[in-house]
Amino acid sequence: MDSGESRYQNIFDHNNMGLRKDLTGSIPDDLLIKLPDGYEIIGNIAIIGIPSSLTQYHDAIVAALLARRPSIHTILNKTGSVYGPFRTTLFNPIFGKNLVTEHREFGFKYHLDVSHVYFSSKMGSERKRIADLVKPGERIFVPFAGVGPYVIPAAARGSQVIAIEMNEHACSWMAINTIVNGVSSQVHIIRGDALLANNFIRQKFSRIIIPTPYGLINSPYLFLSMLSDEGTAHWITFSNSVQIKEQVCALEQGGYHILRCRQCGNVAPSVYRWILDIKAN
Ligand SMILES: C[S@@+](CC[C@H](N)C(=O)[O-])C[C@H]1O[C@@H](n2cnc3c(N)ncnc32)[C@H](O)[C@@H]1O
Repeated sequence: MDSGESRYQNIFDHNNMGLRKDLTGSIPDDLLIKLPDGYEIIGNIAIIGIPSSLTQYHDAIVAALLARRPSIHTILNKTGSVYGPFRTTLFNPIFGKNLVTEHREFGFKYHLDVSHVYFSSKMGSERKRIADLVKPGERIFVPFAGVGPYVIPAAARGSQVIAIEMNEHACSWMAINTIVNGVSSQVHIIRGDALLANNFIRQKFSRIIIPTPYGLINSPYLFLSMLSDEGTAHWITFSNSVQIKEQVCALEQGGYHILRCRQCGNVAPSVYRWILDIKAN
């Protein structure tokens, strides 16, 4: 693992804001206001959603991003939202074309191809918070595991992890990432449908981390039955403010304790990402 400041590269990174100010004078004000002020950094790739009315200013935007982050090798313009079962995104490269990168997060390294898998750098702090709760010897289950950003930090705490992921590219990158981060012997990767996990996994887990894909399921019950007595689940879900209250109420009426319910980003008008820590008993 790395030491030093690069370990603490983080996502809710306010350094990734303020692009508009940098471009003042290069793009007319009435158009500049349409440019998102922020962008996402995954490894050496910058991702931004540039409206079509700003197409003629791509070169200026590229120059501004490179001035901020000289290590960037590729800049991608998001041409659609996250879509399909694998939750991938359509991009149009406006600088460079290498879509493979190594993203560093709190000392862990994630290798991935951003066009083949889902990865968001915005959840790094929550991933660290959850990993910090893991005790050596825990048995952990991660459905919808992606390239392993919840799996690897948990395994590095001395737990055994079963990870399920449907996208074969994500499974391959996750396998590489377990090796790169020295936890391959603690992680069992299953390529398959996590919604069927109850049919083929019989054991109980002390911790289940459920990074639900947007729009797939709006209930954690499928997985909560796999929690051991006194186990904890971390449910990442998408709801509006009314729905989340109803979901919390339903869980409490079902005998679960909600240890924490935190809003963590806005993904659509009035739709938020929530992280709930749920205790079985
Ligand atoms: C929101 S992403 C989360 C990925 C990863 N946990 C992360 O936070 O970067 C959801 C992931 O679930 C996978 N997926 C979607 N439906 C699935 C299913 N039924 N069974 C297993 N994996 C699934 C997608 O391929 C995607 O990698």
